[in-house]
Amino acid sequence: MEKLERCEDEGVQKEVRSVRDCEDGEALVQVSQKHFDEDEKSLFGMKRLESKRITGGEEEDEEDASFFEGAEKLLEIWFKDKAGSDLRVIPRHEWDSVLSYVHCLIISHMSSADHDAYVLSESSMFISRQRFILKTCGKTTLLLALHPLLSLVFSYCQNTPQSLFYSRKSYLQPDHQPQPHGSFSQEADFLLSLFPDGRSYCMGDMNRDCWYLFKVVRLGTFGSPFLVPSCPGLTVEPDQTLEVLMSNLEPEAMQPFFQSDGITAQDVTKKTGIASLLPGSSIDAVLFSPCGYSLNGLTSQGYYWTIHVTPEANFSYASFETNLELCPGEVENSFADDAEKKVTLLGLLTQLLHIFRPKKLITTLFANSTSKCHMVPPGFASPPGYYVTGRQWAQFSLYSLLFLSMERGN
Ligand SMILES: C[S@@+](CC[C@H](N)C(=O)[O-])C[C@H]1O[C@@H](n2cnc3c(N)ncnc32)[C@H](O)[C@@H]1O
Repeated sequence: MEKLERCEDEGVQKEVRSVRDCEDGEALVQVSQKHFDEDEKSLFGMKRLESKRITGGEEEDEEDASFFEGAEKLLEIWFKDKAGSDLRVIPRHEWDSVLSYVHCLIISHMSSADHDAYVLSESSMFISRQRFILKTCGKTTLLLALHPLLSLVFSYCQNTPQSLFYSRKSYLQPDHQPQPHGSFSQEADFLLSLFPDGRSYCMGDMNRDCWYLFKVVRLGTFGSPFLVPSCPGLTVEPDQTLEVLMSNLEPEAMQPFFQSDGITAQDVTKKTGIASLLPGSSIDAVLFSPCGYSLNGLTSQGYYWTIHVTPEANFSYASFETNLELCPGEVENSFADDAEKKVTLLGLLTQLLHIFRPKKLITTLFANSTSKCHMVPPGFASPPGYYVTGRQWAQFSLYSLLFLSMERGN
Protein backbone atom coordinates (compact mmCIF):
# COMPACT_ATOMS: atom_id res chain seq x y z
CA MET A 1 0.00 0.00 0.00
CA GLU A 2 1.37 3.39 -0.92
CA LYS A 3 2.37 5.99 1.61
CA LEU A 4 -0.51 8.44 1.68
CA GLU A 5 1.01 11.55 3.05
CA ARG A 6 2.21 14.30 0.76
CA CYS A 7 2.97 16.99 3.27
CA GLU A 8 3.08 16.91 7.03
CA ASP A 9 4.06 20.52 7.82
CA GLU A 10 1.70 22.25 10.21
CA GLY A 11 -0.66 24.64 8.49
CA VAL A 12 -0.05 23.16 5.09
CA GLN A 13 -2.78 21.27 3.34
CA LYS A 14 -2.50 17.55 3.46
CA GLU A 15 -3.84 15.67 0.51
CA VAL A 16 -4.59 12.05 0.92
CA ARG A 17 -5.33 9.57 -1.78
CA SER A 18 -8.02 7.07 -1.08
CA VAL A 19 -6.84 3.90 0.60
CA ARG A 20 -9.77 2.28 -1.13
CA ASP A 21 -8.21 3.14 -4.51
CA CYS A 22 -5.10 1.22 -3.52
CA GLU A 23 -7.11 -1.85 -2.56
CA ASP A 24 -8.69 -2.11 -5.98
CA GLY A 25 -11.75 -4.24 -5.28
CA GLU A 26 -10.11 -6.56 -2.82
CA ALA A 27 -12.25 -8.03 -0.08
CA LEU A 28 -10.99 -8.54 3.39
CA VAL A 29 -11.11 -12.03 4.76
CA GLN A 30 -10.09 -12.72 8.27
CA VAL A 31 -8.30 -15.97 8.83
CA SER A 32 -8.19 -17.32 12.31
CA GLN A 33 -5.04 -19.17 13.14
CA LYS A 34 -4.40 -21.27 16.17
CA HIS A 35 -0.77 -20.28 16.59
CA PHE A 36 -0.42 -20.23 20.29
CA ASP A 37 2.68 -18.69 21.67
CA GLU A 38 3.21 -20.03 25.18
CA ASP A 39 3.83 -16.63 26.76
CA GLU A 40 0.88 -15.05 25.03
CA LYS A 41 -1.28 -18.03 25.87
CA SER A 42 -0.58 -17.78 29.55
CA LEU A 43 -1.04 -14.01 29.48
CA PHE A 44 -4.20 -13.68 27.51
CA GLY A 45 -5.43 -17.23 26.81
CA MET A 46 -6.40 -16.31 23.29
CA LYS A 47 -6.28 -17.23 19.65
CA ARG A 48 -3.99 -15.33 17.41
CA LEU A 49 -5.86 -13.74 14.54
CA GLU A 50 -4.40 -12.52 11.32
CA SER A 51 -6.01 -10.62 8.54
CA LYS A 52 -5.42 -11.42 4.92
CA ARG A 53 -6.69 -9.91 1.66
CA ILE A 54 -8.01 -11.93 -1.23
CA THR A 55 -9.50 -10.75 -4.49
CA GLY A 56 -12.90 -11.47 -5.98
CA GLY A 57 -15.07 -11.22 -2.86
CA GLU A 58 -18.78 -11.39 -3.55
CA GLU A 59 -19.76 -8.78 -0.98
CA GLU A 60 -17.79 -6.06 -2.75
CA ASP A 61 -19.87 -6.62 -5.90
CA GLU A 62 -23.11 -5.89 -4.08
CA GLU A 63 -21.92 -2.68 -2.46
CA ASP A 64 -22.28 0.90 -3.66
CA ALA A 65 -18.63 1.74 -4.26
CA SER A 66 -19.05 5.36 -3.16
CA PHE A 67 -20.52 4.45 0.23
CA PHE A 68 -18.40 5.22 3.29
CA GLU A 69 -19.34 4.08 6.81
CA GLY A 70 -18.43 7.12 8.90
CA ALA A 71 -19.47 5.63 12.26
CA GLU A 72 -16.36 4.63 14.18
CA LYS A 73 -15.31 1.69 16.26
CA LEU A 74 -13.71 3.02 19.44
CA LEU A 75 -11.29 1.13 21.67
CA GLU A 76 -9.87 2.60 24.88
CA ILE A 77 -7.55 0.56 27.08
CA TRP A 78 -6.09 1.63 30.40
CA PHE A 79 -2.98 -0.31 31.33
CA LYS A 80 -1.93 -0.75 34.96
CA ASP A 81 -0.43 2.22 36.74
CA LYS A 82 3.01 0.66 37.03
CA ALA A 83 6.29 2.38 37.85
CA GLY A 84 8.46 2.76 34.75
CA SER A 85 5.69 1.75 32.33
CA ASP A 86 4.97 4.26 29.56
CA LEU A 87 3.31 3.23 26.28
CA ARG A 88 5.11 6.09 24.51
CA VAL A 89 8.40 4.15 24.55
CA ILE A 90 6.95 1.90 21.85
CA PRO A 91 8.54 2.96 18.56
CA ARG A 92 6.61 4.23 15.54
CA HIS A 93 7.32 1.19 13.35
CA GLU A 94 5.55 -1.01 15.91
CA TRP A 95 2.42 1.19 15.75
CA ASP A 96 2.53 1.01 11.95
CA SER A 97 2.62 -2.75 12.28
CA VAL A 98 -0.33 -2.86 14.74
CA LEU A 99 -2.36 -0.64 12.39
CA SER A 100 -1.69 -2.96 9.45
CA TYR A 101 -4.06 -5.44 11.18
CA VAL A 102 -6.73 -2.72 11.15
CA HIS A 103 -6.10 -1.76 7.51
CA CYS A 104 -5.37 1.88 8.14
CA LEU A 105 -2.29 4.11 8.11
CA ILE A 106 -0.81 6.96 10.11
CA ILE A 107 -0.95 10.14 8.01
CA SER A 108 0.03 12.79 10.56
CA HIS A 109 1.36 13.08 14.10
CA MET A 110 1.77 15.61 16.91
CA SER A 111 2.84 15.33 20.53
CA SER A 112 2.35 17.13 23.82
CA ALA A 113 3.63 16.40 27.32
CA ASP A 114 0.65 14.05 27.81
CA HIS A 115 -0.15 12.60 24.40
CA ASP A 116 1.14 11.26 21.13
CA ALA A 117 -1.75 12.01 18.75
CA TYR A 118 -2.00 10.39 15.33
CA VAL A 119 -4.39 11.23 12.50
CA LEU A 120 -5.09 8.00 10.61
CA SER A 121 -6.37 7.33 7.11
CA GLU A 122 -9.53 6.25 8.98
CA SER A 123 -9.80 8.44 12.11
CA SER A 124 -7.36 8.69 15.07
CA MET A 125 -5.05 7.11 17.64
CA PHE A 126 -3.98 8.67 20.97
CA ILE A 127 -1.22 7.23 23.13
CA SER A 128 -0.38 8.42 26.62
CA ARG A 129 1.52 6.95 29.56
CA GLN A 130 -1.02 4.25 30.49
CA ARG A 131 -3.92 4.79 28.05
CA PHE A 132 -4.32 3.65 24.43
CA ILE A 133 -7.16 4.98 22.26
CA LEU A 134 -7.89 3.76 18.74
CA LYS A 135 -10.84 5.10 16.75
CA THR A 136 -11.39 3.81 13.23
CA CYS A 137 -14.20 4.07 10.69
CA GLY A 138 -15.05 2.64 7.26
CA LYS A 139 -14.46 -1.09 6.92
CA THR A 140 -11.46 -1.21 9.23
CA THR A 141 -10.89 -4.27 11.40
CA LEU A 142 -10.04 -2.54 14.66
CA LEU A 143 -10.44 -5.57 16.92
CA LEU A 144 -7.78 -7.49 14.98
CA ALA A 145 -5.25 -5.04 16.46
CA LEU A 146 -6.04 -6.15 19.97
CA HIS A 147 -3.83 -9.18 20.26
CA PRO A 148 -0.77 -7.56 18.57
CA LEU A 149 -1.28 -4.50 20.78
CA LEU A 150 -1.41 -6.48 24.03
CA SER A 151 1.70 -8.43 23.01
CA LEU A 152 3.51 -5.20 22.14
CA VAL A 153 2.67 -3.52 25.44
CA PHE A 154 3.71 -6.61 27.35
CA SER A 155 7.03 -6.87 25.56
CA TYR A 156 7.96 -3.15 25.84
CA CYS A 157 6.30 -2.25 29.17
CA GLN A 158 5.62 -5.62 30.89
CA ASN A 159 2.12 -4.27 31.41
CA THR A 160 -1.41 -5.68 31.04
CA PRO A 161 -4.87 -4.02 30.86
CA GLN A 162 -6.58 -2.60 33.93
CA SER A 163 -9.72 -1.66 32.00
CA LEU A 164 -11.01 -1.73 28.44
CA PHE A 165 -13.91 -0.04 26.65
CA TYR A 166 -15.05 -0.91 23.14
CA SER A 167 -18.01 0.98 21.73
CA ARG A 168 -19.67 1.99 18.51
CA LYS A 169 -22.89 3.34 17.05
CA SER A 170 -25.10 1.09 14.90
CA TYR A 171 -23.90 1.06 11.27
CA LEU A 172 -25.76 2.29 8.19
CA GLN A 173 -24.58 -0.81 6.29
CA PRO A 174 -23.77 -3.55 8.84
CA ASP A 175 -23.72 -6.28 6.18
CA HIS A 176 -20.59 -4.83 4.59
CA GLN A 177 -18.46 -4.89 7.73
CA PRO A 178 -15.69 -7.51 7.72
CA GLN A 179 -15.28 -10.12 10.45
CA PRO A 180 -15.30 -9.86 13.42
CA HIS A 181 -17.35 -6.67 13.00
CA GLY A 182 -20.36 -8.21 11.23
CA SER A 183 -22.55 -7.65 14.29
CA PHE A 184 -22.11 -6.52 17.87
CA SER A 185 -22.61 -10.05 19.14
CA GLN A 186 -19.65 -11.17 16.98
CA GLU A 187 -17.56 -8.31 18.33
CA ALA A 188 -18.57 -9.14 21.90
CA ASP A 189 -17.75 -12.84 21.38
CA PHE A 190 -14.34 -11.88 20.02
CA LEU A 191 -13.70 -9.63 23.02
CA LEU A 192 -15.00 -12.21 25.50
CA SER A 193 -12.50 -14.74 24.15
CA LEU A 194 -9.77 -12.36 25.30
CA PHE A 195 -11.53 -10.81 28.30
CA PRO A 196 -13.96 -13.35 29.84
CA ASP A 197 -14.77 -10.87 32.62
CA GLY A 198 -16.16 -8.29 30.11
CA ARG A 199 -19.81 -7.12 29.96
CA SER A 200 -21.92 -5.99 26.96
CA TYR A 201 -24.58 -3.27 26.83
CA CYS A 202 -26.79 -1.50 24.29
CA MET A 203 -28.25 1.99 24.71
CA GLY A 204 -30.91 3.57 22.49
CA ASP A 205 -33.44 2.08 20.07
CA MET A 206 -32.20 -1.34 19.00
CA ASN A 207 -34.28 -1.23 15.79
CA ARG A 208 -33.08 2.29 14.92
CA ASP A 209 -29.99 4.19 16.10
CA CYS A 210 -28.29 2.64 19.07
CA TRP A 211 -24.90 2.51 20.74
CA TYR A 212 -23.09 -0.65 21.85
CA LEU A 213 -20.57 -0.98 24.64
CA PHE A 214 -18.30 -3.77 25.83
CA LYS A 215 -16.38 -2.99 28.99
CA VAL A 216 -13.92 -4.59 31.35
CA VAL A 217 -13.27 -2.72 34.58
CA ARG A 218 -10.89 -4.32 37.03
CA LEU A 219 -10.64 -2.53 40.35
CA GLY A 220 -7.08 -2.02 41.42
CA THR A 221 -5.03 0.17 43.70
CA PHE A 222 -3.59 3.18 41.96
CA GLY A 223 -1.02 5.65 43.18
CA SER A 224 -3.60 8.43 42.74
CA PRO A 225 -4.82 10.91 45.39
CA PHE A 226 -8.45 10.60 44.15
CA LEU A 227 -10.47 8.41 46.54
CA VAL A 228 -13.47 6.47 45.20
CA PRO A 229 -16.33 7.56 47.55
CA SER A 230 -18.15 4.20 47.56
CA CYS A 231 -15.02 2.07 47.95
CA PRO A 232 -12.81 2.81 50.95
CA GLY A 233 -9.11 2.57 50.10
CA LEU A 234 -9.63 2.58 46.32
CA THR A 235 -8.18 5.49 44.35
CA VAL A 236 -8.48 6.27 40.64
CA GLU A 237 -7.59 9.18 38.39
CA PRO A 238 -10.65 11.09 37.13
CA ASP A 239 -11.59 9.77 33.69
CA GLN A 240 -14.39 10.74 31.34
CA THR A 241 -15.21 10.47 27.64
CA LEU A 242 -17.78 12.52 25.76
CA GLU A 243 -18.83 11.45 22.27
CA VAL A 244 -21.24 13.30 19.97
CA LEU A 245 -22.18 11.20 16.92
CA MET A 246 -24.09 13.25 14.34
CA SER A 247 -25.93 11.98 11.25
CA ASN A 248 -27.84 13.46 8.28
CA LEU A 249 -25.95 16.75 8.30
CA GLU A 250 -27.22 19.75 6.35
CA PRO A 251 -25.55 19.76 2.90
CA GLU A 252 -24.77 23.48 3.18
CA ALA A 253 -22.87 22.88 6.43
CA MET A 254 -20.93 20.07 4.68
CA GLN A 255 -19.71 22.23 1.80
CA PRO A 256 -16.45 23.32 3.53
CA PHE A 257 -15.43 19.68 3.94
CA PHE A 258 -15.11 19.18 0.16
CA GLN A 259 -11.77 20.22 -1.31
CA SER A 260 -11.62 23.40 -3.34
CA ASP A 261 -8.66 25.22 -4.90
CA GLY A 262 -6.26 26.84 -2.45
CA ILE A 263 -8.32 25.96 0.66
CA THR A 264 -6.26 24.28 3.36
CA ALA A 265 -7.35 22.11 6.29
CA GLN A 266 -6.35 25.02 8.51
CA ASP A 267 -8.71 27.34 6.58
CA VAL A 268 -11.57 24.87 7.05
CA THR A 269 -10.84 24.60 10.79
CA LYS A 270 -11.14 28.39 11.16
CA LYS A 271 -13.97 29.04 8.72
CA THR A 272 -16.34 26.43 10.16
CA GLY A 273 -15.87 27.58 13.77
CA ILE A 274 -14.13 24.33 14.78
CA ALA A 275 -11.05 26.31 15.87
CA SER A 276 -13.18 28.19 18.44
CA LEU A 277 -14.57 25.07 20.11
CA LEU A 278 -11.66 24.70 22.54
CA PRO A 279 -9.41 27.73 22.01
CA GLY A 280 -5.75 27.45 22.88
CA SER A 281 -5.50 23.86 21.63
CA SER A 282 -2.77 22.54 19.37
CA ILE A 283 -4.51 21.29 16.25
CA ASP A 284 -3.54 18.77 13.58
CA ALA A 285 -6.18 18.74 10.81
CA VAL A 286 -6.33 16.89 7.51
CA LEU A 287 -8.56 17.55 4.50
CA PHE A 288 -9.07 14.43 2.41
CA SER A 289 -9.46 14.29 -1.36
CA PRO A 290 -12.03 14.82 -2.75
CA CYS A 291 -13.75 15.30 0.63
CA GLY A 292 -13.59 14.37 4.30
CA TYR A 293 -11.92 15.97 7.29
CA SER A 294 -10.15 14.72 10.42
CA LEU A 295 -8.79 16.72 13.34
CA ASN A 296 -6.86 15.92 16.50
CA GLY A 297 -6.68 18.60 19.19
CA LEU A 298 -4.59 18.71 22.39
CA THR A 299 -5.45 21.28 25.05
CA SER A 300 -2.92 23.02 27.28
CA GLN A 301 -4.63 21.27 30.24
CA GLY A 302 -3.63 17.84 28.92
CA TYR A 303 -6.96 16.81 27.33
CA TYR A 304 -7.49 15.50 23.79
CA TRP A 305 -10.32 16.08 21.35
CA THR A 306 -10.99 14.74 17.90
CA ILE A 307 -13.40 15.44 15.03
CA HIS A 308 -14.07 13.40 11.89
CA VAL A 309 -16.38 14.37 9.05
CA THR A 310 -17.87 12.31 6.22
CA PRO A 311 -19.67 15.03 4.21
CA GLU A 312 -21.19 13.02 1.34
CA ALA A 313 -24.93 13.80 1.25
CA ASN A 314 -26.24 10.22 1.11
CA PHE A 315 -24.40 9.07 4.21
CA SER A 316 -23.16 12.23 5.93
CA TYR A 317 -21.78 11.77 9.43
CA ALA A 318 -19.57 13.70 11.85
CA SER A 319 -18.20 12.79 15.25
CA PHE A 320 -16.70 14.69 18.16
CA GLU A 321 -14.90 13.08 21.08
CA THR A 322 -13.01 14.45 24.07
CA ASN A 323 -11.83 13.46 27.54
CA LEU A 324 -12.28 17.06 28.73
CA GLU A 325 -13.69 17.13 32.25
CA LEU A 326 -16.95 19.02 31.79
CA CYS A 327 -20.18 19.01 33.70
CA PRO A 328 -23.51 18.02 32.20
CA GLY A 329 -26.26 20.62 31.98
CA GLU A 330 -25.43 24.23 32.61
CA VAL A 331 -22.90 23.84 35.40
CA GLU A 332 -19.56 25.30 34.38
CA ASN A 333 -16.40 23.30 34.87
CA SER A 334 -13.58 24.72 36.89
CA PHE A 335 -10.45 25.22 34.86
CA ALA A 336 -7.80 26.88 36.98
CA ASP A 337 -6.30 28.44 33.88
CA ASP A 338 -8.43 31.29 32.56
CA ALA A 339 -6.80 30.95 29.16
CA GLU A 340 -8.77 27.75 28.74
CA LYS A 341 -12.39 28.37 27.84
CA LYS A 342 -14.97 27.20 30.36
CA VAL A 343 -16.96 24.44 28.76
CA THR A 344 -20.29 22.85 29.60
CA LEU A 345 -21.96 19.89 27.93
CA LEU A 346 -24.84 22.10 26.77
CA GLY A 347 -22.50 24.86 25.54
CA LEU A 348 -20.31 22.44 23.62
CA LEU A 349 -23.30 20.64 22.08
CA THR A 350 -24.83 23.95 21.01
CA GLN A 351 -21.60 24.94 19.22
CA LEU A 352 -21.24 21.53 17.52
CA LEU A 353 -24.85 21.53 16.33
CA HIS A 354 -24.40 25.04 14.94
CA ILE A 355 -21.36 23.89 12.93
CA PHE A 356 -22.63 20.53 11.66
CA ARG A 357 -26.45 20.97 11.74
CA PRO A 358 -27.30 17.23 12.02
CA LYS A 359 -30.86 15.96 11.67
CA LYS A 360 -30.16 13.50 14.49
CA LEU A 361 -27.43 12.71 16.99
CA ILE A 362 -26.37 10.45 19.82
CA THR A 363 -24.38 11.72 22.80
CA THR A 364 -22.64 9.57 25.38
CA LEU A 365 -20.88 10.78 28.49
CA PHE A 366 -18.97 8.13 30.36
CA ALA A 367 -17.36 9.10 33.67
CA ASN A 368 -15.74 7.35 36.61
CA SER A 369 -16.58 8.13 40.20
CA THR A 370 -13.75 10.62 40.78
CA SER A 371 -14.69 12.64 37.67
CA LYS A 372 -16.67 15.89 37.99
CA CYS A 373 -18.97 14.50 35.27
CA HIS A 374 -19.93 11.49 37.40
CA MET A 375 -22.97 12.97 39.15
CA VAL A 376 -25.57 13.36 36.44
CA PRO A 377 -28.49 15.73 37.12
CA PRO A 378 -31.92 14.25 36.39
CA GLY A 379 -32.82 16.82 33.73
CA PHE A 380 -31.05 18.02 30.61
CA ALA A 381 -31.89 21.23 28.74
CA SER A 382 -31.90 20.53 25.00
CA PRO A 383 -29.68 22.65 22.76
CA PRO A 384 -31.65 25.31 20.80
CA GLY A 385 -33.59 23.81 17.87
CA TYR A 386 -33.25 20.21 19.09
CA TYR A 387 -35.39 17.94 21.23
CA VAL A 388 -34.41 14.88 23.24
CA THR A 389 -35.87 11.64 21.81
CA GLY A 390 -34.25 9.37 24.38
CA ARG A 391 -32.33 9.69 27.62
CA GLN A 392 -30.81 6.77 29.54
CA TRP A 393 -28.52 6.72 32.52
CA ALA A 394 -26.56 3.70 33.71
CA GLN A 395 -24.57 3.25 36.90
CA PHE A 396 -21.76 0.68 36.92
CA SER A 397 -19.36 -0.20 39.74
CA LEU A 398 -16.95 2.63 38.99
CA TYR A 399 -18.50 4.45 36.02
CA SER A 400 -21.71 6.27 35.17
CA LEU A 401 -22.99 6.59 31.62
CA LEU A 402 -25.37 9.21 30.24
CA PHE A 403 -26.88 8.42 26.83
CA LEU A 404 -28.90 11.03 24.92
CA SER A 405 -30.49 10.85 21.50
CA MET A 406 -31.74 14.05 19.90
CA GLU A 407 -33.39 15.27 16.70
CA ARG A 408 -33.67 18.65 15.07
CA GLY A 409 -37.12 20.23 15.26
CA ASN A 410 -38.70 21.42 12.03
C1 LIG B 1 -12.48 11.91 7.26
S1 LIG B 1 -12.51 10.21 7.04
C2 LIG B 1 -12.99 9.78 8.69
C3 LIG B 1 -14.42 9.48 8.88
C4 LIG B 1 -14.94 9.59 10.27
N1 LIG B 1 -14.92 8.43 11.02
C5 LIG B 1 -16.27 10.28 10.33
O1 LIG B 1 -16.62 10.68 11.38
O2 LIG B 1 -16.93 10.44 9.36
C6 LIG B 1 -13.88 9.86 6.08
C7 LIG B 1 -14.21 10.83 4.97
O3 LIG B 1 -13.08 11.08 4.18
C8 LIG B 1 -13.29 10.60 2.83
N2 LIG B 1 -12.01 10.06 2.39
C9 LIG B 1 -11.28 10.49 1.34
N3 LIG B 1 -10.12 9.83 1.24
C10 LIG B 1 -10.10 8.95 2.27
C11 LIG B 1 -9.16 7.98 2.71
N4 LIG B 1 -7.99 7.81 2.10
N5 LIG B 1 -9.47 7.22 3.77
C12 LIG B 1 -10.64 7.40 4.41
N6 LIG B 1 -11.54 8.32 4.05
C13 LIG B 1 -11.29 9.09 2.99
C14 LIG B 1 -14.45 9.61 2.95
O4 LIG B 1 -15.18 9.48 1.73
C15 LIG B 1 -15.27 10.28 4.03
O5 LIG B 1 -16.01 11.35 3.54
